[in-house]
Amino acid sequence: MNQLPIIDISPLYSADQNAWQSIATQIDHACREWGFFYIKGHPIAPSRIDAVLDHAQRFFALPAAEKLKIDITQTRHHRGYGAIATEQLDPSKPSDLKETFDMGLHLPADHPEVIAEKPLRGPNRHPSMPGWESLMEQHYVDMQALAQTLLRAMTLALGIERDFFDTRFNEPVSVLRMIHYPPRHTASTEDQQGAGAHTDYGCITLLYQDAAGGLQVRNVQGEWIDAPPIEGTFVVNLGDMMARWSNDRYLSTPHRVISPLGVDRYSMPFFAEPHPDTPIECLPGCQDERHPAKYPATTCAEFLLSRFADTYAYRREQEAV
Ligand SMILES: O=C(O)CCC(=O)C(=O)O
Ligand SMILES: [Fe+2]
Repeated sequence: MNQLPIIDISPLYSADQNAWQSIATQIDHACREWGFFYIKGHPIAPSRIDAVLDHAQRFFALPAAEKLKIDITQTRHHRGYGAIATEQLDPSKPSDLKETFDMGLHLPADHPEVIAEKPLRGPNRHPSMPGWESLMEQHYVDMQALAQTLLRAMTLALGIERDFFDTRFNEPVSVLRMIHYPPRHTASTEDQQGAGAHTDYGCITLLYQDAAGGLQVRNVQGEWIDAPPIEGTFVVNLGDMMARWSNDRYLSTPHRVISPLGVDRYSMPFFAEPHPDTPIECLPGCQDERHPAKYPATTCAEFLLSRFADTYAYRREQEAV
């Protein structure tokens, strides 16, 4: 097994309701065997990707002092710019050789959950670049809609109501992230990595990657295989919440990024995560006497915060105060 499946999801956008079953079956196989697949035939226009990528490149090229005006480590709700080595995805390696911009659902200061100081809730912190905010806010909405279309297709194989995820994604904590990986200058891939080996935390991740390459996925035999860039696609992978919901029927698969040699790399993952209070517990159809629930029940926010505390020193320091 060394080739990730590629699924054409365009039938999900046709009037033919029978098409859903066939796409759902393909997604189900990919989720069970890989926890990773590519999608093509999605509705995000190439011109949108180009515009977002162009803005991301210009943002990361700004002087450090400018980027640090929206330093993520100065927030409690995890929005803004993360400088190189802010995150350490693999605790056995040095911190990651990448810089990031994170945004979520913009909640204004007078939103009840912001007034109540609920974790991960609050306003976005955008750089003051012309056109940035409206572009990114629209892209967030469109990526959320794409994620929910895929999740709706997954309900068919998981045997749950068609709107199971839709009802849980009201005011989600989903994150849209831009990443810049500076080039590595040594031949070794064993020291500092672009993104250390990890599993994602949420339900599903939709990843745009540019042409540089470097994403690797661990297959069920434990071998690292390349997930090369394929134009016009997103790489889709499941996160730990989906593994928990499905009792590991769907895999949350380790992956990593080896920094490219001599070139910069840009990627943009969208992490689809439900409302913070959503219970994450084994679905009824995914357990029986022979397969009891493997994981204790948790909530979306509780789970995310514990994972952030594992990988971000700044979050541990905030918790210690
Ligand atoms: O940049 C990539 O290709 C993958 C990034 C990733 O796995 C993550 O941010 O969770
Ligand atoms: Fe990841």
